[in-house]
Amino acid sequence: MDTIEVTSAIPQSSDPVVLVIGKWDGFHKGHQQLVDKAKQLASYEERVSVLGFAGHSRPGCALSSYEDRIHAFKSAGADRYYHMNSSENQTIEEVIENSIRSLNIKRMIISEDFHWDETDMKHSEAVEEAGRKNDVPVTVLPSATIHGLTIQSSTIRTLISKGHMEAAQSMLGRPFEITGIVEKGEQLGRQLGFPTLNMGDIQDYVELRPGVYLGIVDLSDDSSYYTLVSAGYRPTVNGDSYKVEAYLLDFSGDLYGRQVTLKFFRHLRDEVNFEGLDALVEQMKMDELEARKILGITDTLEKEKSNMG
Ligand SMILES: Cc1cc2nc3c(=O)[nH]c(=O)nc-3n(C[C@H](O)[C@H](O)[C@H](O)COP(=O)(O)O)c2cc1C
Ligand SMILES: Nc1ncnc2c1ncn2[C@@H]1O[C@H](COP(=O)(O)OP(=O)(O)OP(=O)(O)O)[C@@H](O)[C@H]1O
Repeated sequence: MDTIEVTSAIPQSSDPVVLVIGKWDGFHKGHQQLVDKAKQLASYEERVSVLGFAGHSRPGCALSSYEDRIHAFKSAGADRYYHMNSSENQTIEEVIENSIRSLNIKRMIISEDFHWDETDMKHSEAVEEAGRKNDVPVTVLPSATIHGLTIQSSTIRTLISKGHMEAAQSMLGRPFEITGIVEKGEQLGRQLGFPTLNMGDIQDYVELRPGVYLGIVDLSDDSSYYTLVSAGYRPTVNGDSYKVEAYLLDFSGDLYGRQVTLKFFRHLRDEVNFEGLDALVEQMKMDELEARKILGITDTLEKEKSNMG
């Protein structure tokens, strides 16, 4: 998949394209449907091109990073991504007119609830109108829903900030995940018997409800480990800022500087302000037991050991 960074005008191209328009934060099930529809409607020689925009989600509120989105488009089978870097001061009509002038668009696809800005306007109608004026057919897809709720990035952000990870997962079509680089901390974790990798470079992502989570960590060498995650302010140790740290079950090794992806399955409990470190460690041991019980890891290990002899 090609990625084209657009700073002023979209570079001219005569390749016939089906253009899918959206904001794409989180690449949830509704987003996936749009790209699937484009692939279905594109003829053999038409390329599926995605149009997306920088600067539309506030820092600290995103479901996905720029790299996450590129990865999602690639996996979904898009051929090209146009990333518009300076479209904030344009109207959606201007963006579409400019795209039609620069590209050989055979069809445009957009979701019914596409919002260009914070107003309640249905901007899909503006795209339909621009299509009519320029003889480009527009397919408007109805919003995807789950349990009567429209699947949209803002709802998923709210679910995550309340710790409803299963509901968020049902809308995303996969667990919510963040990717970052392992940073050095104060080396307190290992003294407590619970070394925790500290996730760095995650400031763009939405904050989770402070608490303890069950998840999986994917390491950059393709191995994965179940993990307990603490996301929050760590009141027991007078933490002053939001941090995400993960204690990997049955892992030992050095992860500093590695890129890792953390997937969240379930919120297990809220963060507690313990009287001291002993009480915190006791609770961490119980968290680990609970995690192993949920995952069936103790059973599996016992069986493996007895099989080995
Ligand atoms: C499974 C687990 C549960 C945790 N629960 C709490 C908690 O309830 N309250 C709290 O203040 N910190 C909690 N923490 C965070 C610990 O305070 C932190 O990992 C430890 O102090 C090391 O922190 P450091 O990264 O600041 O050195 C938890 C961490 C883990 C791994
Ligand atoms: N099971 C494990 N889970 C997480 N990290 C582990 C594990 N085993 C070894 N490590 C390594 O130990 C580091 C964490 O150790 P420790 O928590 O003592 O130090 P730290 O990086 O200063 O973090 P913290 O600030 O949380 O104390 C990780 O970054 C990783 O390199």
